[in-house]
Amino acid sequence: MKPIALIGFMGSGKTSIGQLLGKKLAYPVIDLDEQIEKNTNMTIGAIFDTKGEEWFRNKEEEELNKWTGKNVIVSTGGGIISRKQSRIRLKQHFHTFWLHASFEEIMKRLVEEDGTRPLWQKSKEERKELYLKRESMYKQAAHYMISTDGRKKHEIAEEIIHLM
Ligand SMILES: Nc1ncnc2c1ncn2[C@@H]1O[C@H](COP(=O)(O)OP(=O)(O)O)[C@@H](O)[C@H]1O
Ligand SMILES: O=C(O)C1=C[C@@H](OP(=O)(O)O)[C@@H](O)[C@H](O)C1
Repeated sequence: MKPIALIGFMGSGKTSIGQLLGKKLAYPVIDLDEQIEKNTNMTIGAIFDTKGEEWFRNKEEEELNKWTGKNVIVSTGGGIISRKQSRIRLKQHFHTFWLHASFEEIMKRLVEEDGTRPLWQKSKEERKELYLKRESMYKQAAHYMISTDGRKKHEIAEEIIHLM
């Protein structure tokens, strides 16, 4: 079977839903951010500060490639769709679910953000600009879009299982 990939903006629920799906389906869950932190022995924040975003994107792409063809659920980072090659890979080699949340919903969810998401530490205008720029990229990479606003995490996980 192709691996499952969860994509979507920061705060869309990729990590939470990935964990739930892993329990419900008894599949291993791979969180790409966690893998990068483990392999580099650095936090995402430190990577952005000292190495820069491009360096991080290279690591992210390498990680995605590594899990291609494996029987796993992959929770990606919100920017995995930045590179065309990764969008193509997600479309061709994964069952890819786009967890969609409105910008307003994400603002509510990440209101007490702890500073671990460097690209969220920006003005509201810049956050919104990034959000809008990425919408079409998620669409290109995904097989299904799942609306998450106002919905319980269990219900979202069940919908994904149903679609599988
Ligand atoms: N469907 C949902 N309803 C309400 N809150 C949610 C939902 N999905 C995720 N969250 C909350 O939003 C925050 C970010 O979720 P997370 O799973 O870390 O997102 P991501 O991995 O996409 O950045 C967490 O506090 C989480 O509990
Ligand atoms: O949107 C992005 O570019 C990023 C999202 C983060 O993951 P989450 O979507 O899990 O917050 C993390 O990969 C990094 O901070 C960059």
